[in-house]
Amino acid sequence: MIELVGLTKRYRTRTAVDGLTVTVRPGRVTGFLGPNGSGKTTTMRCVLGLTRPTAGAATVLGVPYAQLPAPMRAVGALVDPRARHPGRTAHAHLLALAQSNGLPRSRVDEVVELVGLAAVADERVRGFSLGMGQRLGIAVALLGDPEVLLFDEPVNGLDPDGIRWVRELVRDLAAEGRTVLVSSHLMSEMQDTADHLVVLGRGRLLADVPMAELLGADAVVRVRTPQTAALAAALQRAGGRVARDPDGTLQVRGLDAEQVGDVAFATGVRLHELTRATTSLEAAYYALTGEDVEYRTGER
Ligand SMILES: Nc1ncnc2c1ncn2[C@@H]1O[C@H](COP(=O)(O)OP(=O)(O)OP(=O)(O)O)[C@@H](O)[C@H]1O
Repeated sequence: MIELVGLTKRYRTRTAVDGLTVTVRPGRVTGFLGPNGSGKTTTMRCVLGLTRPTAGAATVLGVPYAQLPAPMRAVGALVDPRARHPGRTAHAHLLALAQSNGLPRSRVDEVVELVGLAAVADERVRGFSLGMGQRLGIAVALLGDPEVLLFDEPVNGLDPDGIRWVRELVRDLAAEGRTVLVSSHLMSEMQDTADHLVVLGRGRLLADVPMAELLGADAVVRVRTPQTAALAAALQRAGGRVARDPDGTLQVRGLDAEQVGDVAFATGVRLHELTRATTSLEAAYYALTGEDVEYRTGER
């Protein structure tokens, strides 16, 4: 569990994180979203004791990071994958970390295998591609077999196979009961990975919601019938909000597809189409963050 209470970080001229209160719970993947500069990395750095909050607190498993008796066994993080010695091999990098953190040597081979770097473990990190570097960063995060994991943009630089691998990994880690916080700019990827979302805008909390709730909030059922007026009236009586497209299709909000079908049946109306139009996370995200983008590209 990660708890943020009134977490605030001010730099000289700007407030990167502004009174953030959130609990990131175990057993599910929590997606961490927000436009560039909204404070995600700063928040993660505060959780990891790398940045000192100006006010408020961040705790991991009930204590500030600095008070964890064996930090690597409690928290694993991929925050800055470039932070490593380029002249070392992947294996040597991991071994040095394992030794300085009292972790068994055997764990190095385990994580190397787990992240798919076995074939290149004895090569120098200097020559690693972005994707290999990400895998090594993930290996570091997993080294202490921690209960809490923070991944900042873990799929950055990965090919589609790598992206799928990260998705399955984070889902497995959460299914094992761990706390998993993942930031990403790839909305479709996040939609497939996260169970819950924490969304920031300009350092403030915009949403702390289950994915299903966010996507369901604006769900639309499309329905087409030759008896448009009769169906629209019946759907409104049943509590639906009904809009009519120029081609006669009805867009219904506030009722699910089953309810729309039942109303049509009860009204004796024939249907030619009944579709549940799912909202994409991307659409829901833009609706949420529209006002809070710090850097906006020019109008086109
Ligand atoms: N060391 C620093 N000194 C001054 N300002 C900083 C520092 N670190 C971050 N900031 C500022 O704080 C704000 C939040 O940055 P942060 O990197 O946490 O955002 P982010 O949500 O992770 O962004 P991105 O999606 O681009 O990675 C930004 O305006 C950034 O310029």
